[in-house]
Amino acid sequence: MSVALGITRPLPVRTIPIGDPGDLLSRLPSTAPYAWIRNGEGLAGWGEAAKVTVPPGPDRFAWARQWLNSVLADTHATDGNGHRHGPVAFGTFTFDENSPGSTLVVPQTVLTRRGGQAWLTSIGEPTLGQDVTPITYPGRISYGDGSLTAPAWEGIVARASQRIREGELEKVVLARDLTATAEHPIDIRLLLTRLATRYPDCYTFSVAGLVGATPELLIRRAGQQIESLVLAGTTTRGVNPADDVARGAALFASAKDRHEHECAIASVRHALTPLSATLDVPDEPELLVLPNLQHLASHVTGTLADGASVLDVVAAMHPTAAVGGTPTDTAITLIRELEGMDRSGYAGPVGWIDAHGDGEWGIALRSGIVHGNRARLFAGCGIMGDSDPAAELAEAQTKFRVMQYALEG
Ligand SMILES: C=C(O[C@H]1C=CC=C(C(=O)O)[C@@H]1O)C(=O)O
Repeated sequence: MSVALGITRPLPVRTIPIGDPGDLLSRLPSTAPYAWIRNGEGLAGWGEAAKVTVPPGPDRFAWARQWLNSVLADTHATDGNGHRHGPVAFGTFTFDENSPGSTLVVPQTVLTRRGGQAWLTSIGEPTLGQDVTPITYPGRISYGDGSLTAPAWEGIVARASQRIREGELEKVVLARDLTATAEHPIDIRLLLTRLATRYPDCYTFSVAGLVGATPELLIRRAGQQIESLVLAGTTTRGVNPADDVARGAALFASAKDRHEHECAIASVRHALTPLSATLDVPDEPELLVLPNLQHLASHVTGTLADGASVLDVVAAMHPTAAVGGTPTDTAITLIRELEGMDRSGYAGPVGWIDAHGDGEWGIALRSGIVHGNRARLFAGCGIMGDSDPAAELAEAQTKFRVMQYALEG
């Protein structure tokens, strides 16, 4: 199942400091680019030294951890300045543990920029600047419904709200998909460049065909320190500054959105408490203002109690109630029953891990799966007992626009 392309273990890894590489995305080849970028910093990778498809099932994170241990073992190093180096694996896990497609990849070359410094990590010979062809454009894009039409999706929102009012559960996040077909093959680097430019504060990612710009940080681990940005509760941007502020204030005062956010916070607290020596969860959310939307946001920080890797923490947290619901199991059952689609990597964990167990994983929102000249786009909303189906549909449409912009400019 695992492929290590002609490379013996331990991996012959070398990290060297380099001068300013410029825009990390401009170094990517068109084939299988890997990226995790925020505000110009992060990682860009290419080539595949090792790659694996993780078998679906409840043990998938444990399986992934074992695979990573065997591939990344004995390959890490720290330089004299305290920076940790070595190979990294990028990963995408499907939302539903029973869905196929979770993938881990150790790129052959990774360009890292952190704190204004840059490094090149390579397994075998470095390939900086090779195979970098000009970005190509996809031409006209046409859209189609995915598993459900818009009215049918409003119908399942109404049914879910009803089930919540009847007491079966407290919250569920329902998503829908759209298909996009382009005239020409879709160059993932174009999407990444547009996303990173328009949404610099989001995490722009590309892993095994899953591409997007998510505002939601599931977990970052740096040594024993962990942090998470929990999002749930949404409104649009205003048409002018006064309207913007009024909408933000209304979101903050909305009992429905505050409850939706509380569910997400409770799930994160529940998952992190057993793993943490300290955990700081704010009493009140803040407003996160993005170019297209405003969210209720809580920045959670803590210290790990023992040596849990970032993937162990991901395993404990996924799915939070920002993408599943409350209670989790009931919500997942309802999602399977009502959505009529496989979410694939959408709303699943996406990110990277190094040999020290450090890394950053987001929740794959505002994203799509790109293959050739087609893409499948996803967007979802937290549904409560008093949700208005038309308002939830409008919110989902606004969330789709992130990837529609990436495709169309
Ligand atoms: C499920 C999505 O967003 C989640 C994250 C932030 C706000 C959300 C909301 O207000 O519904 C969702 O919980 C999505 O973007 O597809």
